[in-house]
Amino acid sequence: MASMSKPESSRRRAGVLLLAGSAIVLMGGKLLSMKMKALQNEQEDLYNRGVMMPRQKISSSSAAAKSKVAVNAQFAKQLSEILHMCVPNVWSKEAFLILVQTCFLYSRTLLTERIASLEGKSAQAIISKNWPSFFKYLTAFALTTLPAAVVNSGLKAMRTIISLSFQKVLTEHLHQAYLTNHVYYMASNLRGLSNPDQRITEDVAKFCSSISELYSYTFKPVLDVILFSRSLAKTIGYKGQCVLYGYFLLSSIFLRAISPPLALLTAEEAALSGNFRNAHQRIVAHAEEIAFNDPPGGVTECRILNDHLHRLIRHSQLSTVQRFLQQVADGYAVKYLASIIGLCVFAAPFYFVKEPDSKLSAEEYVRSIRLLMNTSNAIGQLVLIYKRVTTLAGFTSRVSELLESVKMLSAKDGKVNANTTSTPIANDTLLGDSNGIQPHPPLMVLDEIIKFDNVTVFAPDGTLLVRELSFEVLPGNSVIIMGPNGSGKSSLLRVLAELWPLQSGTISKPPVGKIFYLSQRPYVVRGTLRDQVRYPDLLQDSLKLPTRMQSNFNFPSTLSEQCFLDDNRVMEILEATEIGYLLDRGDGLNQVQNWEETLSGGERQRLAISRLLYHCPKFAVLDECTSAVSMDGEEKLYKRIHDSGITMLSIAHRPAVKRFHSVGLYLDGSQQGFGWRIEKPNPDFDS
Ligand SMILES: Nc1ncnc2c1ncn2[C@@H]1O[C@H](COP(=O)(O)OP(=O)(O)OP(=O)(O)O)[C@@H](O)[C@H]1O
Repeated sequence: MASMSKPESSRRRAGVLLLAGSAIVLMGGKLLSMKMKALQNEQEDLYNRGVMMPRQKISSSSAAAKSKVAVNAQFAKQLSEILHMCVPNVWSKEAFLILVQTCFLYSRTLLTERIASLEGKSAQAIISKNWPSFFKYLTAFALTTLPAAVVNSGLKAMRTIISLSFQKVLTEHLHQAYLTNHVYYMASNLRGLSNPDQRITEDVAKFCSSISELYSYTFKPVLDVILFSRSLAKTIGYKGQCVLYGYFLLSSIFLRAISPPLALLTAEEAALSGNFRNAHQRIVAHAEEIAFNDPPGGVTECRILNDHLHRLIRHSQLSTVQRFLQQVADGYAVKYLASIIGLCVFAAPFYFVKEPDSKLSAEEYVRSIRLLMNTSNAIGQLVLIYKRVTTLAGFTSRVSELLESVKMLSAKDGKVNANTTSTPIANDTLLGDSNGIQPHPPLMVLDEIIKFDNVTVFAPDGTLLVRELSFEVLPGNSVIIMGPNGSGKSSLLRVLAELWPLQSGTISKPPVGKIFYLSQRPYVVRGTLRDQVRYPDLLQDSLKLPTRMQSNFNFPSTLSEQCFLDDNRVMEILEATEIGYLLDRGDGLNQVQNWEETLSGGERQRLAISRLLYHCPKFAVLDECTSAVSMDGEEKLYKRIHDSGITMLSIAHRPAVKRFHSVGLYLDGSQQGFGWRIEKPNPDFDS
């Protein structure tokens, strides 16, 4: 050992360092994958114990989902479907934008080649002290850099423009499908699509940016390699280039083999961040209820939020370290080692050619080195494309899942085929076969009647609620539905409103516009007091709904027409429902407030009744819509509705409102018999 020469000992030291480094990297990787596994097991445990809602369960936690989020045939299919949506045909605006981007990319490669050539010529002119030539090439160089700067910035701008354009197309498509046929209701209440809001607002944007970048980062290096190879062949020949490409092929196989599951990591991170945001949204939505229970409500919510935060941070930290290790390997193999091999390939012909006068001009040297480095760079980018593709696969999977769910739910039209069986049907069956649309149900539109004929109602979990129910609501003959909690009263109305599918029997009802639904928790829109009463009419002009959706409503022709003609009527109605005093609080009908926060429960319900009176439909379906109103107020409101000639199908618990109805439907909540009976509730009422 003592006799070891200096170069030998430093070689040995380098070898030991290299081995130690590799061992640390390998151990670090192993440790991380163990931690990731532990994190996933912990999540599985939470789902199993019911601590986390099943719908929060991230898609990656099951083996089936894992195989879904990867670069495979399914990814290719999903991507091509989404791209077909983004670029519908070759004459579309999006196709034109891609063409412009392609021209920019092509110009950039040509400009790079030209700049390399001018640099070489300038260097040659300096060495040979040919100053006129030098100034000529310098001027040409300066002139070339101008379009180069424009093209470079243009490329970046086009990437963003394409991404925004795709986002617009996809999001508009999603909005249309999501807000048609109650898909938003089914997605969150029945099917359990996790965080649709995050998927629409964030994941779609990330997908679009990712796909637009991928195009630039793939097309440009491919073009560079093709065009530069031809020029490089003049100096280093095709053999040398083959060695270079061979190296990159091997290194890409190696890097792919040691790469962490990036697609899965991306999808998991998106899901965890969606859950975290969702937890915050719940606090905003239920601030008052939480505040009333605080303490310890605040502490409990804080723990829930921190729990989500910690899970997200832990996952992000682990995946960051995994990505860091991966980047070390990528950088070394693709950047530094590739440059070393590039230089060797470049030097090889001169090293092996024995003729002493074999020389390389400065022009050739500078040009070739520049092109070689650009080619190495381009191939390096191609090698690392897999990272972009796998990240894209993560977003593709989330967006595709969303598109599929929305398409499936909107295609089902909110209804399923009725049949005569009364066997309880499981959740999935209730929502229909995911692969196909079932035949249209016998849900008939008749002008003057609401009629249930032999209808059996199941809860989404398959529990039988009411069996073979038959009754009708004729104009002037209001019906009241009564019964204990959980007996299925609201469920009947959900089936009537087509929020839940009709499983069995026939329902007839008037067309949209002649029937109006009011629930126990009235919805207040963001807008003026006038908007609250007119809802949903105000949407027609202010938001420009897709024509397909507009046709479902009897909207007035223009908003301005209504604004001036109807204000007196709106004010009269507010007085009739005893909330006229709201007009004095601010700018009359034009006042804008955070209505959700400022109105009391009873006021919100009175506002909803004002809405009903404003629209004055033939039939009103009222689901405990006056439960927060005082007893005498409730009677007055029912009388007002009755006097307006509106026929009611109401659910109410207080006996005082019975007298405004001609027929009573009593649900007993029992699973033994049919679970319902008809009564005469108001023999004394003089309608
Ligand atoms: N989305 C759902 N998934 C599963 N079960 C549901 C769902 N919605 C309602 N149910 C169940 O269906 C049954 C009937 O509910 P429904 O809301 O129709 O009761 P209700 O008679 O209106 O009660 P209440 O008088 O308390 O309003 C209840 O047991 C309820 O828990």
